[in-house]
Amino acid sequence: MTAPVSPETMTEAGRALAAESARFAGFGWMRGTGGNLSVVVQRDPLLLAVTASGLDKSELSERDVVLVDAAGRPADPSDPRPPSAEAGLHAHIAARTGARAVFHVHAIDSVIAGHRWPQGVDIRDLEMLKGIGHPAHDVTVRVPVIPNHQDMAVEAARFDEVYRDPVPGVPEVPALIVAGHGMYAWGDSVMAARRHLEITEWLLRYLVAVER
Ligand SMILES: CSC[C@@H](O)[C@@H](O)C(=O)COP(=O)(O)O
Ligand SMILES: [Zn+2]
Repeated sequence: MTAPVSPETMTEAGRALAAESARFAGFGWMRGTGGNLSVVVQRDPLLLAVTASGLDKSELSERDVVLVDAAGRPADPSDPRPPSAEAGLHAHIAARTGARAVFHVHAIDSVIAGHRWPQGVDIRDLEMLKGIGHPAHDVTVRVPVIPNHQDMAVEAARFDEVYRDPVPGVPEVPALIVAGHGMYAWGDSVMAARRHLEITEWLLRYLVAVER
């Protein structure tokens, strides 16, 4: 049986994710095997290239991605490697938001923020909010927090409870904190997901430093 996506497409996705992974590992956000990254390689039906499970995320190669379906299950019968244990939440976020890249890291400030504000992290009056598409002033932006769970179907349902679709004049918040675990961010390209991840982490880092 042939894979539903070409090897070239998977290699290109793997190269992009390995570069992002090395970058985030360099920030200390993907210690050891922590964190996982994905890109959408086909929209309908949904297929994603996601980092393989259990690898040291500081030294991935272009081969270290696995094809998964909309439920996060392996979608290439010729590939025996397990996809990320969190592939199901990646796929759900991509399906729900329309994102083309979804990134998950264990940045310590996201874990502290989730511990301190389990109902959601409210942020306002910071210039960096513009980097996630929101006004710098006079609007409170909430980064939602959900409890941690090992079952990604549970996490997907919890995501749906807190996610607010964009409406005219109010963009989505392209990030999520999983309490006691880490954070997700997404976007319509690898660059957008990276920007949303790095800017949200900066906002959380600022908040945990100044709000006690
Ligand atoms: C210290 S790794 C913890 C894992 O359970 C998980 O949270 C994680 O981010 C990495 O899992 P993986 O299956 O390698 O994608
Ligand atoms: Zn994790």
